[in-house]
Amino acid sequence: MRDADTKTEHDAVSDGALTIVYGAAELVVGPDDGTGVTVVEDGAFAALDGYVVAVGPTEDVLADYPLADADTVVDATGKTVLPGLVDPHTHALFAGDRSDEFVAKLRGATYEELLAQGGGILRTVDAVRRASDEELVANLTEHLDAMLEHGTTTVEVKTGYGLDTETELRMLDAIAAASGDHPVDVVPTFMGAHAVPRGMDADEYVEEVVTEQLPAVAEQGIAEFCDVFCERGVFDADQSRRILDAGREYGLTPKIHADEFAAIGGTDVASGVGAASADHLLHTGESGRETLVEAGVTPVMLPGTAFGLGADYADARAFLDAGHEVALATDFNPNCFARSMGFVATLASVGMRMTPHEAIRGITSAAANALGRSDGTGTLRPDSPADAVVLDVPSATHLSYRFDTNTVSTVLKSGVVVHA
Ligand SMILES: N=CN[C@@H](CCC(=O)O)C(=O)O
Ligand SMILES: [Zn+2]
Repeated sequence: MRDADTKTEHDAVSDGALTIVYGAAELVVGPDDGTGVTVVEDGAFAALDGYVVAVGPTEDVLADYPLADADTVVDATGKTVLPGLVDPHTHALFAGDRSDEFVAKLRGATYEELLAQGGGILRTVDAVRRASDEELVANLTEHLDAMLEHGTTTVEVKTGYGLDTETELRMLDAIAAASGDHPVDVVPTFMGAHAVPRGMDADEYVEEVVTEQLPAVAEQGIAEFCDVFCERGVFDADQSRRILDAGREYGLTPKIHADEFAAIGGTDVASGVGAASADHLLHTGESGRETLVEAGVTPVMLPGTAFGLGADYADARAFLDAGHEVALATDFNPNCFARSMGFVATLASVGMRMTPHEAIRGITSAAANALGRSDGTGTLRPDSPADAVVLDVPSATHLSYRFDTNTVSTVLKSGVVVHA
């Protein structure tokens, strides 16, 4: 962290729009040297033209950036300021309703059984194929609005409910359209390999993904990442590797769903293809952990999924106790109806024994790493994007501690108040 009086490159345009957030009981700046975050008491930050130019004690920041000069002022007295939350794993674009499967699972059906019987993802595929473009955009917009209200300023959204070239491209178009002018930054991921469509076997479908879908997705030019569901009964390690290698050839950075129900080699695939992240990891053991860590793959934990499935949580502590990064995400999808990263922080603490500060790092800077963002997203350091969330709570610990209501009072994106 630089001192409040240290000038940044953005001071060069000092006639731009000045935003000041001040008086925070606690302000989280970014990761500390361990596994937590650095906190400033009575903290403030100033931003010019959407980028942080100063952060530190309120007195120091206001000495350089007087409130009288500001275009936008947020009084955060008694509140807590965090970097804007980053959700690096969602399936937030879908149609239809699978609440009946929630009930079926309560009665003993498993996620894998429902999928094998043509339910689960395949039912959502039917609904998405039937939905109009307008409906898809409206559905995603509604979810982006809810995420923003809960403090998310950057979110990854996957395809994977099309499972044919035409619908996968429609999904990417809908993601681009919904993100359009929306304040939340949306990171699009192509996940044609989310399930094997009815009437095909996995090898046939992998061939289609590689030879037909990926070239079309690359030509369309919207997707940034390529993901695959590497799982028992879905895509095996060789099929997953083939898809992610091919995606890389087309300029898409690999990601992988690994070890959700069984460890079938997804962590080896992740390290071999240089994935940005490996996600789920409910069944990852020590060797899989070491494989990921050595390859620099960010582990993404999705405690909402374990919570919803009634499954054991991932072993976040094993990564953290060895000093490694752990990112967190909602995994928002029809099987995990969770759009609040605050709730994810609570589950990470209660279910995976992550401290509230570790959880905050997981939903900010670590999550930005999982998305390959190295521009300061997920931090409030000088030169970072001025994305911030003001919580109506007296300390950062309260984000995990409180789980009955949404504590977000104000959200800023690029220095502009976008929710209050
Ligand atoms: N497990 C695979 N994909 C999603 C679930 C998608 C769905 O069930 O619709 C996940 O990450 O949890
Ligand atoms: Zn997923």
